[in-house]
Amino acid sequence: MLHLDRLLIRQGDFTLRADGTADAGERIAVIGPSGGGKSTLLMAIAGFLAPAEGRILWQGRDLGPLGPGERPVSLLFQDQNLFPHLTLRENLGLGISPGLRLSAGDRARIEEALERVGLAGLGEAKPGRLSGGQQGRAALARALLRARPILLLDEPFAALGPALKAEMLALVSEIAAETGATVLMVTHDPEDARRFAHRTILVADGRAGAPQPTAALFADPPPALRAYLGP
Ligand SMILES: Nc1ncnc2c1ncn2[C@@H]1O[C@H](COP(=O)(O)OP(=O)(O)OP(=O)(O)O)[C@@H](O)[C@H]1O
Repeated sequence: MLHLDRLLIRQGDFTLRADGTADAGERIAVIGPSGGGKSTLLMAIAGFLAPAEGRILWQGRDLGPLGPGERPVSLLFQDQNLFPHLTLRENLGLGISPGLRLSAGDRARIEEALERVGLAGLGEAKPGRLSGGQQGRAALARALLRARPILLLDEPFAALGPALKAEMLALVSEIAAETGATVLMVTHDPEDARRFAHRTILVADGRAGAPQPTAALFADPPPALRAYLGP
């Protein structure tokens, strides 16, 4: 279980309070107005921002003392964080070993992951040669290899068209089910939240509340969500 325990996170003048728990293996959407603090919340869980108060616990363990690389967390941004000068194989290899010291077994796992996301045969390609959808797949393959128990997605597919985005969300769901990962996904699209997550965290007015059932939240939105969704 991921437990946000009375968190207070500061970014300059901005403060965000967060409370709530996510079960192991659960998929949760994170939604709310621009500037509300969604990325801030993910950055704190990933260890790039130290909370001013409170704790972040995973399976009862306080993640506070752990740096970003030591946390049980993978973080995916919209730009997919692929290094343009490295091949896909090398980009994936970085998910296993930051110095690219890879065993034969590691190399085999990389090929399996490429195959799993439909990129078999593209191991030697540089990211610039790939379409947006293929870059998304490559980033997911790297997350799959890292196999961390918590996967944080910050609007990873916002630049993709609706059909491709739906396909990528389905792939994330499959990979999360295979690895048993707890997934928190920031999105601006209520449809993504409905499709992807049984529960949703609303981030607004300086608060990230506890996850609520997605269908019920959108059926009867609180004022902050109503204002965000518009008429
Ligand atoms: N490095 C920083 N220093 C100071 N303030 C920051 C910094 N980064 C973000 N902020 C502020 O923190 C607040 C929350 O930003 P954040 O990016 O978390 O929101 P968000 O909900 O992810 O927004 P969006 O949907 O537009 O991506 C904003 O008011 C922003 O101006």
